[in-house]
Parts: sequence; C-alpha cells; structure tokens
Amino acid sequence: MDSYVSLSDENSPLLVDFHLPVSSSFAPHQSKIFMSVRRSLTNCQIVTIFCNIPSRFITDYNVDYEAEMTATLIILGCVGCFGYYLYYQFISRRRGYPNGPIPLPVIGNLHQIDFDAPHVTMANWKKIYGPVFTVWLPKANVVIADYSTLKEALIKQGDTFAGRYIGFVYGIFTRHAIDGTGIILSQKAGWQAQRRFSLHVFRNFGMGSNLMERKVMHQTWILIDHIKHEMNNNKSQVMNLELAISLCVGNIIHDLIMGRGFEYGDPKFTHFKHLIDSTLKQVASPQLLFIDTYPWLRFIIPGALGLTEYSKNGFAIQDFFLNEIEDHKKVLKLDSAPEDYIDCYLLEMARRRKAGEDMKHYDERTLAINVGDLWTGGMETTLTTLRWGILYLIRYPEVQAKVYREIRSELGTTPVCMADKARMPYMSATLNEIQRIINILPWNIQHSTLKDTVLSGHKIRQGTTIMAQIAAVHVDPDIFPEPFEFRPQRFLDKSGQLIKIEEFNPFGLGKRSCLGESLARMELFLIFTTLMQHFRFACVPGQVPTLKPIVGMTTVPRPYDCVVSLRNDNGH
Ligand code: HEM
Repeated sequence: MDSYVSLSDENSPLLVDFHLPVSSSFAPHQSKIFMSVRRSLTNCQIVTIFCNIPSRFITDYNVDYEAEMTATLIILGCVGCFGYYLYYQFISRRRGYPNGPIPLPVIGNLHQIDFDAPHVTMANWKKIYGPVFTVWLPKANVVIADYSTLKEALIKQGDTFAGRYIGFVYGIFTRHAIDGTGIILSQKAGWQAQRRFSLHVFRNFGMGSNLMERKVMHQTWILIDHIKHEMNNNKSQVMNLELAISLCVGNIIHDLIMGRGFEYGDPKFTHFKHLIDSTLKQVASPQLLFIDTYPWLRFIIPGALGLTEYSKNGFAIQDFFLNEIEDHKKVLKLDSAPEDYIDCYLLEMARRRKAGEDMKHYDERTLAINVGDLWTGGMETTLTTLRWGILYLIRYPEVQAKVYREIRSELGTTPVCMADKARMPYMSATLNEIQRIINILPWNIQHSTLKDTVLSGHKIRQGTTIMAQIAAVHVDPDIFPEPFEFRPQRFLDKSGQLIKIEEFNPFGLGKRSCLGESLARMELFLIFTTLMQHFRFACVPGQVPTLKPIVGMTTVPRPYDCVVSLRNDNGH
C-alpha cells in the first residue's frame, strides 16, 4: 500500500495541499532530488519570496549530497537555458540585422502593428529607427521606408534586391519550389523567364495601345449599360456597385488571359471572386504570418489558424486555371494565331519542344500559376481602387463636382479615350490622390536579397526579407503635407497643371515593379472617367459610408450602398 508524504504547509497560503506517494511509484532517491531542488530553491531568496516555499518538510530529511548536487545542476541547467533563450531572443538573433523595435519571443513585433494601416506603423518606426530598420513578423523583415533608400535598393542595386520572399504560406501553391514558380512568387532565372515572356505577350496584345484600349472600353460600355438597366428607368437608384465593377475589371483580364468573359449574374464568377478575396485577405492575416514562421503548428492546431481554408481556396483557383488550360489544348492548333495568353504560352511550349530548346521553366503548372498571378494582380488591385475612388468622391462631393466640370468642358458627352488624359489634369490628380491615400498594397510584396550587400551603411545578408515600404513614403508629411487629408490639388501646380511627384510610386519601383502598370493606368482612367461622365454618386440619406478599410494583403473598402443618379445632357 502506498503511503504519502504531505508537502502542505499550514503557514503557506500559496501552496495547496498535495501528496506524494513514497512507495513503488515514487522512489526515495527521486524524492530526495526533488526535495533537494526545493531546498536549493528555498535557499534562493527571490524564489522564496515568490514561491513562499515551506521550510518545515526540508528539515524532515537528512541532507543527501549526491541528490543535492543533482538538484543544483538541474537548477543551473534550467537557469542557463532560460538565460540563453533570453539572450538569443533579445540579442543574438537581432545581430546582423539593422536595429528596430524590440521583438518579443514567439510573436516578434506583431502585437505592435496596426493591422488596419501597417504602413502607418512603419512610417512611425521610421521616425525612431531611421529609414532602414528590422521588424519581426515574427520573422525578420528589413523595412526600407524612405524614398532615397528605396531608390538606392530597388534601382541602383536592382539586381541584388530583385529576389522574392517565398515563405511557407506563399510556397504552398508553388509546391515549395526553392525559387518559387510563376511571376509574383518566384525569383532568379525562373522569374526572369516568366516576366519576360508575359511582358512580351502583353506588348503584342497591345497593352498600352489601341487594341487594349478598345477591350477596356468595350467592357466599360457593358458596365454603363448594366448600371442603367439596373436603374430601371429611374433617375436615381440605391445600388451596391461592387459586383458590377468586379465583373467589368475581371472580364478585361479574363479576356486577355483566356479569351472570354463571364456574363452578368454568372454564379461561377461570384464564387471565383469569393475565392480570390478570401485568399488575399488571409495571406496577410496575423494568424497566417504566425504559421509562416512556425509551420509545424499546422500539425497541432485544427484548421491551422485558417491555413486549411486558405490552401483549399487557393488550390480551387489553381484547378480552375488548369481546367481552362485543358480546354484550350483541346481546340488550339499549332499553326493557328494565338487569341489569348494561354494560347501564347502553349504555343511557346510547343515551339521550344520542337526546337529542342530548354523547357526547364515552361510547363502547364507554371502557366496556371502565371495566369493566377495575372488574374489576382490584375483584378483585385484595379477593382478595389475603383471602388475606393467612388467612395472618396461620395465623401468629397466638391471633388466630384470639379471632376465632372472638367469632363464637361473637355469631353462633353463624347466617349473618353486615352489621348484625352493629357487635357484632364484634375482627373489625373484625383486618381493619383486616391491611389496615394488608399495604399492598396500596404505591406507591398516582400522582396529578398540575392547576395550580401550594404544599404545606407547597413550590412544586409543574402536571403534577407525586404519590405519596400512605398506606402510609408505616401504618408510622409514632409512630402505630402497632412497626408491623411484627401486633397487632389497636391498633384497640381498653381496653374492647375499636373505635377509629377517622384516619391509617388503606387506601382512599385525597379525590376519587380508592377507588370500590369500601363493596363491598370488605362483601366483606372477610362472606367472612372466614363462612370463620372454618366452618373452622380452620393450617400444614401442617413448612411455615410466609412473610409475605414478591411486590410489583408490589399486594403479593401467595406461594402457600401450609394445613390446612383443619371447625369443629364445639361450637365447636371
Ligand atoms: C491599381 C492597380 C495596380 C496596382 C496599384 C499594382 C501595384 C503593384 C505593386 C506595388 C507590385 C509589387 C511591386 C514590388 O514587388 O515591389 C505589383 C506587382 C505585380 N503586378 Fe501590379 N498593380 C496593379 C495592377 C496590376 C495589373 C492590372 C496587373 C496585370 C495585368 C498586375 C500584375 C502584377 C504582377 C504580375 C506583379 C508581379 C511583378 C513581379 O514580381 O515581377 N498588376 N503590382
């Protein structure tokens, strides 16, 4: 039968009464070590204060020096390990990185970041630590937060900073290939091949020229007709324009990549958009940043903090594109003229195969990933900027009135074309200001260094994750006074002409800058001008839509309704 030793102490309010078996299950020797540990702890004054360890039972035992020694070693070992852990977390791991806010063990600086406006947090840290500093998310990111240093890194040292950070969460869809796959999440030779090929295709399709302009205008007219149809002969109507604008922008990119579009009301489009929205929202969530740093957590936490859903949605998008590629293969003839991006890629693969050229960077999965990159890169950013644009002009009706006055004087009721842009500085300034204030990619997409280098006096090692904070520059009050005020005139000179502000770079800088910039600029100008030419947008009485965003990878407005009114030929 077991007998028990009581370790309780009636004088010790902090200790609950508990019993230790001292027979077979608890050997006397172990018990002595245990007691010795406690004795040693008791002798340590600080521990005594905190633990309020009873001394009565210690006197119950004769000192066993062997156990005492073991106990002391255990304590020293624990203290040593803990000391090393603190040294590693607060000193050692930060060596080799520029200074920055002190990271906590496990979570780094996550707790200090305003996830509604991460670029504002970065801009504030720049004031304390200078333009180059390290933030732990919970992995180390070297942040570059001022324009001249961004230029030094991304332009002067463009090749060194052209790598891409491909962590565990990003890498899921590229099968953790060491240098990634596709255009956005890849680096080195694979990235160069995909980017060069894609730019070539876009150029051939007339990105930035008339053919593309015609495609954009075609979808814009469908959008205008759709809104008028929804207004049902009323002069004004309360509407939520999100889906209609999504379909317009989505069909432009869809047409370019797959040679066709969706019909209004097609549930496949709504589902597809939902998959993209949720993937982009989740990828920059604190939960997935956590999993990115500690991927083993996915084996412990059910659902892995959203990772399961993120992967499921992402692979569903990829499967959709793989099916499209299969459909294209069925009808594509090797001697036919390509009609879209997928055709071009399949024909290039066939040509290379026939010519015995290197196929290393060309396969159908890479094509599916490229298509996904163009789709998400091309759709979400542009659509969201347009939604913000309408929202800001609802909140600033005086800006809307000026925009419309310029449209009336320069275009009247004639359809807009790209050549009109030079004559419409107020419209350009308004679009610039919308892009500046919303900062659609508040984290940007992280780069990585491809070799050891020095940036503004800081040694940066090869493989360091770099956050090029163009968004922090956009809220720098030295460049944009009162940066949180919406003020299109900051982009105009005294005579009302558009001025170029060098520090304004919503499409990024250098070798990894946005591949779709000219298409995006065209879409923003043509779609926005046409919408403003045909409709007036206003708040629903009693409902002022908020400017507070939902932030993930992109900054998205909260869903809003607005009153859409037809403009009449008299200019009202
Ligand atoms: C308002 C619209 C847009 C904005 C603000 C925008 C902004 C950006 C930014 C900031 C980057 C990252 C730059 C960097 O890594 O430093 C980027 C990359 C990229 N964008 Fe855009 N973008 C827009 C529209 C588009 C469109 C329409 C397309 C495609 C047709 C597109 C395709 C891409 C691709 C493929 C990349 C990756 C480039 C690379 O890694 O080499 N974007 N974009």
